[in-house]
Amino acid sequence: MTEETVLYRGLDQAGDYVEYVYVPGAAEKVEKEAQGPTLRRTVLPVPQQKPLTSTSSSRTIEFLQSRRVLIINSLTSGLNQSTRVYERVVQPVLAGLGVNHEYVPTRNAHTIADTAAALAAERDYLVIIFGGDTSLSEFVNALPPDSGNRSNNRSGSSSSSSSNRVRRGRIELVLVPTGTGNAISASSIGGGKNAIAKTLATLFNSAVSETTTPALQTSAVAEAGKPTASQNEDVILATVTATPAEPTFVPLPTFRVDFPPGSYVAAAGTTNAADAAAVAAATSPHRLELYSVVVVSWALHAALVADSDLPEYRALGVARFRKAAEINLARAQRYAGKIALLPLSSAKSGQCTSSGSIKLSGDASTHSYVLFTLVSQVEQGYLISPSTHYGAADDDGSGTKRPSLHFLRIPFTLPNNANNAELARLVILPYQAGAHVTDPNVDYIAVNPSSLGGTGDSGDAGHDDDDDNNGDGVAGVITAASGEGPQRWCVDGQIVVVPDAAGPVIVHGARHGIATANWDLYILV
Ligand SMILES: Nc1ncnc2c1ncn2[C@@H]1O[C@H](COP(=O)(O)OP(=O)(O)OP(=O)(O)O)[C@@H](O)[C@H]1O
Repeated sequence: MTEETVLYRGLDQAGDYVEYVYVPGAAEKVEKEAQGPTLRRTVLPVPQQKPLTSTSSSRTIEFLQSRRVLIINSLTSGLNQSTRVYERVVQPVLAGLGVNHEYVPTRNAHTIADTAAALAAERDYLVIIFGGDTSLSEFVNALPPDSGNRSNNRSGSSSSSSSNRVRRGRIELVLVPTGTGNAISASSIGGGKNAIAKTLATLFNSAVSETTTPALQTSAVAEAGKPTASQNEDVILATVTATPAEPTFVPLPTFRVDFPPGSYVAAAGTTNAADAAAVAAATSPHRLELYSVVVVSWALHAALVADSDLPEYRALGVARFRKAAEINLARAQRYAGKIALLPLSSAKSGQCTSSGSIKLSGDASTHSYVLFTLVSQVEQGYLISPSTHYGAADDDGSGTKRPSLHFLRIPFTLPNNANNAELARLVILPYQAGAHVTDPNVDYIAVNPSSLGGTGDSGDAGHDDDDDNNGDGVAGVITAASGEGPQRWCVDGQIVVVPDAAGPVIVHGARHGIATANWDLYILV
């Protein structure tokens, strides 16, 4: 059952002590029904004994007003519920709090990238994206690498500043999970039907303690003029427990992947080589560099993502992945090439080949499933990397863990694999609490280069130093065998086509908080 969620409790623009409650709509229970969530605003009695001051209860408003708030609505993501959530919930809350924002609904597949590319680093932004992980990835990859805007120094910028240093832009990102897989949401807050409301409640920063008494949550309190003595106690308790703290933004985890010259991003729903991008890329001498926020894959996973994006399957929601699986598992999943994973300093000599690369199971030159990821779940319940902790609180509660990069592989040479039966069994195991990682035929390896140890900090001051943006060490080098034809790769849901015999794909280790040279990125978890 989906529950009502208090998004905000405190003073609003009118000076009233209010409560904004997210009321789930039928669309969240019956997927295609044209109803969505709504908002309830209730004026609460202000406790006489402990009057609210603007400083104690308007930090959320101050936080929102001090940034340029940009909302991007990725209209075709998931089941198209984002507009209803924006119009019925977010827009009214922001209006009630007196917070200005710009609203950008996507007009086409380039709107997100165009919007990101137009940002200038001279301001701090809060960017709220209604969409899935691909939308976030497109935004990150399109940020301008150099705004040309220079300043002497700036608090919170990289430690080694010089008088001519480019001012770093700061962007706090909120991904409201209205996509299909919603990997980051599933991996950080657990996904589920309440994930949208949970994300917004964290943003608006009024998570109410479990100890708040039910009396406060009824409209009876709101309707009553002067509260009774016992109601007053409830209100005071709620006021204390609802006192806002800053939302938790952690440095955005990313990792870079370099594709050889000639590689190109295929237009959504097509992977054929006869488009303009293919022609332009084929003549470009440059490598294609992308930043990933979730997953980079080759072989079966990339094929599933590419095929599931065909227009006839998108309407199926998460079921489109099952459909694509049926198609691909009906044919041999043999992908030939060399995979060199650079070992962690902690790798034992027995885990490495004579050339220093980590040993792979089965025939090391043919593969069915190859994937690098920063998240634990690529969709809710599909626990691809059980050792990954995305934004989870540290054991001692002092900070947040930084997800490390993990590599997953299933070799082509599997025992008992007639008609891909064993492969199909293995790729379903993540649904069983990540049981695949203990299977002897599955390689599951942490591959963050050891030079990139994080400091484990919790957000504001913490990001990897970016004085040398090429400082992220190489985690893996993958070279498809020549003569096998163009290869499809997946970067956070986008498909990259790598021409035959184009050269190696290079995967770098995880970075936290840095994507491009000028931007410090944080994400709400
Ligand atoms: N109006 C539009 N026309 C065409 N493409 C659009 C439009 N709006 C958004 N898109 C594109 O649709 C894609 C949506 O991907 P997104 O990841 O947000 O959703 P999803 O694929 O449903 O979710 P997930 O990645 O969580 O599985 C993005 O590539 C985005 O640029």
